[in-house]
Amino acid sequence: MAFQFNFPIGDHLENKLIPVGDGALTLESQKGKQKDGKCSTGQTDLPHGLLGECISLGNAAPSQYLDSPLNVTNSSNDLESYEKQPSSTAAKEHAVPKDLKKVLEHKVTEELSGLQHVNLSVVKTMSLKEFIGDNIASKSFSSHSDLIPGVYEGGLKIWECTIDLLAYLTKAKVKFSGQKVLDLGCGSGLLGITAFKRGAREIHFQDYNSFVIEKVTLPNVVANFTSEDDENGVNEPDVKRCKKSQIAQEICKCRFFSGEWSQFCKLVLTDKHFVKYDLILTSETIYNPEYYSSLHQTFLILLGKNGRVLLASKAHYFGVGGGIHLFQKFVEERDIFKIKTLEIIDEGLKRFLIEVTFKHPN
Ligand SMILES: C[S@@+](CC[C@H](N)C(=O)[O-])C[C@H]1O[C@@H](n2cnc3c(N)ncnc32)[C@H](O)[C@@H]1O
Repeated sequence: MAFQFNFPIGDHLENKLIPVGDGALTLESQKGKQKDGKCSTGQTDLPHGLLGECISLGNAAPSQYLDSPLNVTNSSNDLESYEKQPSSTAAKEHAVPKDLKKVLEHKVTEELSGLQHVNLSVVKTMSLKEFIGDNIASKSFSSHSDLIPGVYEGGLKIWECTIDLLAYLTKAKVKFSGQKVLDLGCGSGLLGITAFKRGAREIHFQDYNSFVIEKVTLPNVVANFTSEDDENGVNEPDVKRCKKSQIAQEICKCRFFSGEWSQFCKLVLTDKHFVKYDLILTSETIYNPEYYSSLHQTFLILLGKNGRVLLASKAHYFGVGGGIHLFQKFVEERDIFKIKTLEIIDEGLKRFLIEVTFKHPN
C-alpha cells in the first residue's frame, strides 16, 4: 500500500512533489477524492485517520513520570493530569550507524521539488504493513487511516504543514546558527534537516515510532549529506571517520530518538548535562487532544527559557477533534506559555503557524 501526501497543496506545489519511488511520499491531487466517501471540509479531504474511526490501541498513563525526579518544572501549574495519554511507548536513542553508506543501501532517493529555496532529498519508504505486521496495519488500511493512535502516529509520510513551516523558515529567515534544535514528531525529519543544513549547532529528531526513525528520518538525514562525501572514508571506524570526513562530522551533530513524548523527556533528562533546546520545530502534532498534556509538558521541560517553539497545524482535525484553537485554549488555561500567530494559510484547508514562548522567561 502506497503512502501518499494525503492533503491539498497550493497550485505551485501541486503535483510537483510526486513520486519518490513507487511507494511512499507521493503527492496526489485531492480532486475527486470526496467521491470515494472520505470526509471533507467542503474544500478538500483530510487524512482519513483524522476524520473517521480512530482505532485506540492503548491509553495507558505513564504515571511514573509525574513522580519522577526528572520531572523538572518551572511552575506548579504544570502538574496537570496524565490521565489521557497515548500508550507510554518507551523511548530509545538510535545510534547513527558507523557505515553511513549502509543507511542508504537498497533505498531510492529523490529530490523533493516545489520547495522554495530548500533542496531536500527523501528516501522512498516501505509500507506500514512491513513495519507493524498485517493484523494491525489492516486496521489502518481498512479505514484508509494515516494513523493508528498509540501504535503508529503518522511519521511515514510528509504532512502538509511541514511544507508550510519549511516555507516560513525561509521567508522569515529564521536563524539556526549556534542553536540547539529539536524536530519534535519529526516523521521525515525535513524540519530538522533544514535546521542542520542552515548551521544549527545540534539537532535532535524525535518520532513516536522507532521504524520511522530508522527507515525514514535517519536515511533522509544521511541522504541530504552524503552525496558529495561518498568517496570520503565513510566506511572507516566511527571516531576516525568523524575526524576525517566533514560530512560525517556534521552528522555527529544529530541525535535520533523514538518513543512517546513523556518517555522521551525522561530519557534525555537522564543525561545530567542535558541542555534545553533553543528551538523546537513541530508540525501536525496537535491533532489529538488526548496528547496535549504530554506535549505541553514536553515544551515545559525541554524548551530553554528564552527558546521558542514553531508549531504548524491545521485549524481542525476532524474525527480526532484537535486543532489550533483547542490547543491554544489548553495552553492559555495553563498560563505558562504565550502564543503568537505567525501566519494563517487560508488556501485549501485552513492552517496555522504559531510561536510558543514562555510567558515569564525569568
Ligand atoms: C501526523 S505525524 C507528522 C509528522 C511530521 N511532523 C510531518 O509534519 O510530516 C505526527 C507525528 O507526531 C509524533 N507524535 C504524535 N503524538 C505523539 C506522542 N504522543 N508521543 C510522541 N510522538 C508523537 C509522531 O512521531 C508522528 O510522526
